[in-house]
Amino acid sequence: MLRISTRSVPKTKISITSQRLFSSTQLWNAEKAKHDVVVIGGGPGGYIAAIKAAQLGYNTACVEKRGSLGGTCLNVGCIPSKALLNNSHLYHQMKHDSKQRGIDIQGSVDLNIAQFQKAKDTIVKQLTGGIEMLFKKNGVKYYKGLGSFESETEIKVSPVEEIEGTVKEETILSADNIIVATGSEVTPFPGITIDEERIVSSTGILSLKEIPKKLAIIGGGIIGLEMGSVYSRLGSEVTIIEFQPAIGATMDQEVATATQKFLKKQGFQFKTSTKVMGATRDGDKVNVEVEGVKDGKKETIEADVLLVAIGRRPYVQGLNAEKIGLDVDKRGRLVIDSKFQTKFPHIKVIGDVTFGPMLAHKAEEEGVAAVELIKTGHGHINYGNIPSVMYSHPEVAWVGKTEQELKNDGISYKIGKFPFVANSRAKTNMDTEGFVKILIDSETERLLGAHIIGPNAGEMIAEAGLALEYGASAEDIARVCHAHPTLSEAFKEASLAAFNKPLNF
Ligand SMILES: Cc1cc2nc3c(=O)[nH]c(=O)nc-3n(C[C@H](O)[C@H](O)[C@H](O)COP(=O)(O)OP(=O)(O)OC[C@H]3O[C@@H](n4cnc5c(N)ncnc54)[C@H](O)[C@@H]3O)c2cc1C
Ligand SMILES: NC(=O)c1ccc[n+]([C@@H]2O[C@H](COP(=O)([O-])OP(=O)(O)OC[C@H]3O[C@@H](n4cnc5c(N)ncnc54)[C@H](O)[C@@H]3O)[C@@H](O)[C@H]2O)c1
Repeated sequence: MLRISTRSVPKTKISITSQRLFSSTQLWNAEKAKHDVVVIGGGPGGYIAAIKAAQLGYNTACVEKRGSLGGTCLNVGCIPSKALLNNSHLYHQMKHDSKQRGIDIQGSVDLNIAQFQKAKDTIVKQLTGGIEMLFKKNGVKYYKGLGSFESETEIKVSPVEEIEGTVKEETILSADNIIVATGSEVTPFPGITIDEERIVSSTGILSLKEIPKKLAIIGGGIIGLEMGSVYSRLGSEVTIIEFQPAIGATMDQEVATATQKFLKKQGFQFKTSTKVMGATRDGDKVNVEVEGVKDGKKETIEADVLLVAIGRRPYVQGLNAEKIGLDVDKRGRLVIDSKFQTKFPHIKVIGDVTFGPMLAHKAEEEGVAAVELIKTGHGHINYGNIPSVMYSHPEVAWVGKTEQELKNDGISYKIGKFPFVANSRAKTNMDTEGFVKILIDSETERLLGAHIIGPNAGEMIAEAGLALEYGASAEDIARVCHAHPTLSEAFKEASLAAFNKPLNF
């Protein structure tokens, strides 16, 4: 076992120890490895924390066991799913939406699934490789291996055979500060075996080799609806099986209803208030047994592929957190206080493995704040202002409070709404589905929440985030000059509608 422990040992002693243990190259490595901060996990939370720590002058290391950086998000999450969403949208438009725009396509528009997948894989490779370059540029030491707690101040890095460039032997790193960012994994459905071929998770669905004629999806959350969108555009008959009476998990209810309506128009079938009793593979088919929550009606749904997307759970396997007694709650999350601290102030936890929404940008913000806390004792995140985006078409995006939350909190509010059908840019684009809905405080007229279904909603929600952060009122937003013709004029008009009258509707 290689032991690199420079924290509490005086400098002169280090080189004596080092000379005894290392060859000349190893000695160079050992002396470089004076880690003020060790980050476990190289996802959006971990890699951003590592870069920020290095930028603030800390000698930083990041331990990642996957073989590539970027975590779930870049390897099997946000990035590959958005590549498939974008290209399936393009394909669908060329096939079904070009004629009315005056574009005649000679011959057929065909899907080359191998190239479709390759395009996605290339983007993933470029972006994950990009992080490795950023590590080099910022001087972050990257250890490819499994990180686990050896003690409160020591992390053991163990080789992972399958990955190229893994550490050659078990290595102990000591650190003044440790940031755990080990992320999350797919929540399994009890009794249903994922084979990533016919019964797939969010990982398997990203790499199907053929388009299923029938795709059944358990879970009408973000993954179910995004991946359902991809395959529906490519020709699959998509059935969403959702336990709750509505889809869209945490969306504003009015928006969730509108979302279900437009997806239905695109061909989705919905079985809400439906319980899955089990699913079995029968050759190239999957039989999904379901039962109505209210009426107990039993049914078998036959599919070529079944996607299980009922959520994600924190991932701490192999971390050996129990060795130092880190607290874990009932849902498997590592317990922290408002400063990301565990019971050991120098061990912080960020991202999916702890509290809060499981979103890449939330993990990133926490990475920065945690490092700033180490440096200055201050670091802040406004958890009331974390945007969510569903990358369907039209997109659905929201930030701040939903109507149901305001009602529950007893806050008096006013609504401003503006439909894209009255927005000139949406008209020119022949893409007018959806609306902007903003919620403001009845008395102060401050923005409380924004909910958008429409083209580019995911980009537009940033304006709402900024307004929310600076405590803007609806009038403040409406008095800002918005370029014409742009989709964001719909946001201005919804703000006008909230306290006065829209001008274009
Ligand atoms: C299909 C899909 C689509 C998604 N789309 C979006 C989206 O569009 N927008 C969005 O905001 N979010 C999206 N998400 C969620 C997003 O991926 C996560 O919220 C985000 O990746 C969390 O970042 P993280 O750093 O906390 O954890 P992760 O990204 O999970 O990274 C943790 C890393 O730690 C490594 N690790 C774990 N344990 C150890 C250990 N002991 N030693 C060394 N390394 C270890 C893992 O290998 C992993 O690479 C999506 C998720 C999925 C599954
Ligand atoms: N665009 C994005 O930001 C994006 C995209 C994909 C994933 N993600 C993140 O990944 C995480 C996981 O996504 P997800 O879609 O798996 O989870 P989710 O929590 O968004 O949705 C899961 C859905 O499954 C339903 N469900 C749970 N148990 C069920 C059961 N037994 N039978 C039928 N339905 C059941 C839930 O009611 C819910 O609607 C989310 O936290 C999400 O934030 C984000």
